[in-house]
Amino acid sequence: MHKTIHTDVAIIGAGTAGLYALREVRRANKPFVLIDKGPLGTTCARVGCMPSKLTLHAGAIQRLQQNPANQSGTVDADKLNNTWAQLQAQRDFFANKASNMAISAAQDQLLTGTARFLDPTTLEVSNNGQTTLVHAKKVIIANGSRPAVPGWLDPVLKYTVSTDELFELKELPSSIGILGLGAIGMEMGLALARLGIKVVGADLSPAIAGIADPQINEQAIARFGQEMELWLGQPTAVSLADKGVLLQSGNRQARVDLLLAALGRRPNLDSLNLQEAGFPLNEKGIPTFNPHTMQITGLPVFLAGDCTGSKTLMHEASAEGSIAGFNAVQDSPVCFRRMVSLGIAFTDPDIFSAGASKAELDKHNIITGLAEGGSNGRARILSEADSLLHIYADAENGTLLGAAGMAPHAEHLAHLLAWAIQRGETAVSLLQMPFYHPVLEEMVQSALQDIVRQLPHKPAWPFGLAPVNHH
Ligand SMILES: Cc1cc2nc3c(=O)[nH]c(=O)nc-3n(C[C@H](O)[C@H](O)[C@H](O)COP(=O)(O)OP(=O)(O)OC[C@H]3O[C@@H](n4cnc5c(N)ncnc54)[C@H](O)[C@@H]3O)c2cc1C
Ligand SMILES: NC(=O)c1ccc[n+]([C@@H]2O[C@H](COP(=O)([O-])OP(=O)(O)OC[C@H]3O[C@@H](n4cnc5c(N)ncnc54)[C@H](O)[C@@H]3O)[C@@H](O)[C@H]2O)c1
Repeated sequence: MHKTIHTDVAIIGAGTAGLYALREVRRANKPFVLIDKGPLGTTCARVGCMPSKLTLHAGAIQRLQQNPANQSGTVDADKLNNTWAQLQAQRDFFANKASNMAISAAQDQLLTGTARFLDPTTLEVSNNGQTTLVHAKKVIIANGSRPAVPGWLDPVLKYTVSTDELFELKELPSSIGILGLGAIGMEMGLALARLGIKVVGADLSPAIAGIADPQINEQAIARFGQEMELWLGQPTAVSLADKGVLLQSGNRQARVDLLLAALGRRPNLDSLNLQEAGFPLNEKGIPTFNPHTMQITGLPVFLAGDCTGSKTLMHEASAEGSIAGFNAVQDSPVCFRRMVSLGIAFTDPDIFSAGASKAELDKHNIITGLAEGGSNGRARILSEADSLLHIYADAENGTLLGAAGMAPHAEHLAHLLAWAIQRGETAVSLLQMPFYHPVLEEMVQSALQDIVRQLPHKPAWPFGLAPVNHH
């Protein structure tokens, strides 16, 4: 027999997007149900942002402590597994916190089970043979994404993990192959290499970490290729080897104990029975929706987070969850402005992009401002002379459009530049801000000056100055 629930808002997914949506629904005091199949704790805290950054931090400490006399490449397995166990305990703190947040926010409106649509406002939620029917006035789909593990990995599946399993391993291997060198492949590859594990990374693309600017990509490959093998721009074949996997690409080959599939993530929408339930889907199986309201075209249903298949980042999931949750309790949805793009890979030195990428801009209408670490005093002191910054600006008026770079702690430069781009700053206006010395921010100053020098109409006064009565 079915249990039936009637409510105002049903939220599918208690991840980041679902919890931000729930906050808005609770603020409006509307009846709701929060559905999750489990485990609770969010992708970000359990198997995403937090454990990956914890591993990077452990790797950074290990690198600092490395005894230069011990260059044999041998790993102290006990020490490594002890570090790994500590890191997992820290991860559990974050995951438990997120899980408790879901439980305390939803209380007895938390429904454990797997949801699928029968029609756009009716859900069937199954849990161990028990079924609950949920009739909701509005539905928010926030059911996340999962790692892509393509069929051609089947022969080596026994030795393959995704990030869903990696952080649950009891022991780390001595060597690991990483297929896919996007943000996950590069962060985890470098973190594990710094912990003393032999890492072979391979990507079909000639770019690492999704870098769209060829010069920055070249610089990043030269830097990170010193820490892990990078096989780029060619397919890699996998086959079973003695207690592990054989990787082959062109004339290179390597045997590794374990393989990490870091080949991108797929939206979980395919498990929701959307087509049969009458949703309008595009060729990728994603419902057409308005990114400013998060509403699916013509339906009282909203999307939020990784399940949208675009900009699969924590801060986008939280913004989309808030928009979806807010609009689910309005009579008519409000169109919200979206933030400029911001992406940071914590590779140390970090790789970032803010605003439009080079690939998205028309090269005839932009000026690129360049700053090199070799000309920045602080970067040289930090032995980071290979740092590189590009700022892209409108060729006519110097309005900042995008930026990309590799630099130590570039998470901070990335924020400054994303904020400036979103505020509509120009190279001239941003130069009027104070710049200390000697700091990495002087690379921003140099790149901005480089833009101003290339502008068709340059200000008459010195860089960074404007007369008191000038607007
Ligand atoms: C290794 C890694 C590192 C990352 N690092 C960063 C980073 O440094 N910075 C950053 O901004 N982003 C990072 N991300 C991305 C970030 O983690 C995600 O964008 C974010 O967690 C997505 O949140 P979400 O709410 O959309 O999905 P999730 O948190 O995955 O939530 C989805 C929920 O839906 C539930 N669910 C799924 N299907 C159903 C169903 N049919 N019925 C009921 N419940 C269901 C799941 O159980 C889950 O709880 C990283 C991701 C990974 C994998
Ligand atoms: N610091 C961060 O913000 C951070 C860190 C990790 C993950 N993330 C998020 O998680 C998402 C997923 O990360 P990801 O790195 O798995 O995905 P991704 O899409 O960024 O990278 C996947 C990589 O796999 C490569 N690839 C595809 N098919 C291949 C094949 N057959 N052989 C070899 N390589 C192949 C692609 O060229 C690409 O470089 C990211 O898009 C990002 O949004 C963010």
